[in-house]
Amino acid sequence: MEAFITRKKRKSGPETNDVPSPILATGGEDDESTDLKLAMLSSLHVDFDQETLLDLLLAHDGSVQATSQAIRAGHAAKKSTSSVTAQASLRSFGVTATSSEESHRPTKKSKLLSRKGATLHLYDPHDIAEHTPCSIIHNFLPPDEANELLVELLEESKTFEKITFKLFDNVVSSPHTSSFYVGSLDEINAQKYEYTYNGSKITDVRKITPYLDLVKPRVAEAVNREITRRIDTHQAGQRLPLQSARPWTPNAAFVNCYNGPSQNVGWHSDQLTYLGPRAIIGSLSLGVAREFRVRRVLPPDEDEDAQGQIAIHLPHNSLLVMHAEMQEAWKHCVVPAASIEPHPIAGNRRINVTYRDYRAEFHPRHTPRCGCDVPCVLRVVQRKRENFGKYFWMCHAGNVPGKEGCTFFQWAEFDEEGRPVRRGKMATEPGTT
Ligand SMILES: O=C(O)CCC(=O)C(=O)O
Ligand SMILES: [Fe+2]
Repeated sequence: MEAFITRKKRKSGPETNDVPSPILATGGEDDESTDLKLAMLSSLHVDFDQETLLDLLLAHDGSVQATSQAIRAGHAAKKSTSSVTAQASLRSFGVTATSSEESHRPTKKSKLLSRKGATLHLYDPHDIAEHTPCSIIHNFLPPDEANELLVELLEESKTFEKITFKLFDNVVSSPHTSSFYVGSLDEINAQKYEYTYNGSKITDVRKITPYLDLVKPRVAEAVNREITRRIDTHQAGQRLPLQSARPWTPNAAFVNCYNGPSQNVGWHSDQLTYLGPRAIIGSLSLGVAREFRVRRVLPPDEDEDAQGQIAIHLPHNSLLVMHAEMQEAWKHCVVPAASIEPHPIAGNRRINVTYRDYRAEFHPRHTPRCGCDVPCVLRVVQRKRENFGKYFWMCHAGNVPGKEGCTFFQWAEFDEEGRPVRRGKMATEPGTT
């Protein structure tokens, strides 16, 4: 129980960012993580909200199996999940911003708007930029273009599949469906045969669709504008340490489909392995509006109130930019909804496109390979005060159902542009680390 609550133990390496499911998020080897246990329970019991699942998990001494059995046996009552409600801008309440993002966690001086156990709902772009590591552009595309992209992706989503992954010793499915799009046949082959996600190869990689391709430069332009603005307003005119000066250039798109109110994605940070440190992501929402939540990652003993969640309302045709301070220091999720408002084109479905910049320097041939001869995953220490925020490479081969990983671990080093510094043997020299 103690170990569960304080999240102390883990199998190898420091504690780190976790993951619910998708290939685009970090792997599930952090077997002592409460978030992973919650993600797993969420996947198995989509009607239960996270708060209820956490209560139940605590009541069952941190055992996923016992919690799940109790739910199945009908011993647990579910609480209602939150739904979207209208809200005026926080500015009308005279609330001021938290301090700038010079560090990974709130300083003592920061004015904390969210409280442990409570959720602050934000709708206004100005509030979102002030109080989260994101910015949002509403009505991003010309309406017809947004609708055409939505229609195209709804058709695509008919053949999307749930991702099956391993958590602890169980094989579970993500509670939504998705697919992955890149620009050319060569890139499709590279993704299928050279890149590794959660320890294995992926098979469903598709050629970018006409509308995804049409929208891509618009997203690139808007995201680069938002990055410049963010640097001015939140970073005192400076890039963050390790943030690349190179323009953000999307060359891959993950498309998620949430069919109905209960489909969701659990708490996670997006995988940095191929994007590098300080990754920036452009996330376009289409169809049904859903709630996206963010919360800070805190080392143990941090002010409990800083653990509150912030909900960002994502309406049709909105572009959310997850900025450079996000993936290392915050987690995000899409919560199940109590109810949704059907969309005239999409019905109960929400389509989400995350445009990503896969950096050539992070191709698996340039990054460390573990004792299993598999390119490593890049992660960040998130649950230990010691080494908090440090990057490391580790084995993720054990995430594959039926496979054991190795104990490979190596601190990651980067140059000032966030490019990996080559030390020892890399992936082109298999089996020699
Ligand atoms: O659906 C969303 O808005 C977010 C999806 C997400 O977090 C992801 O694809 O990594
Ligand atoms: Fe994500």
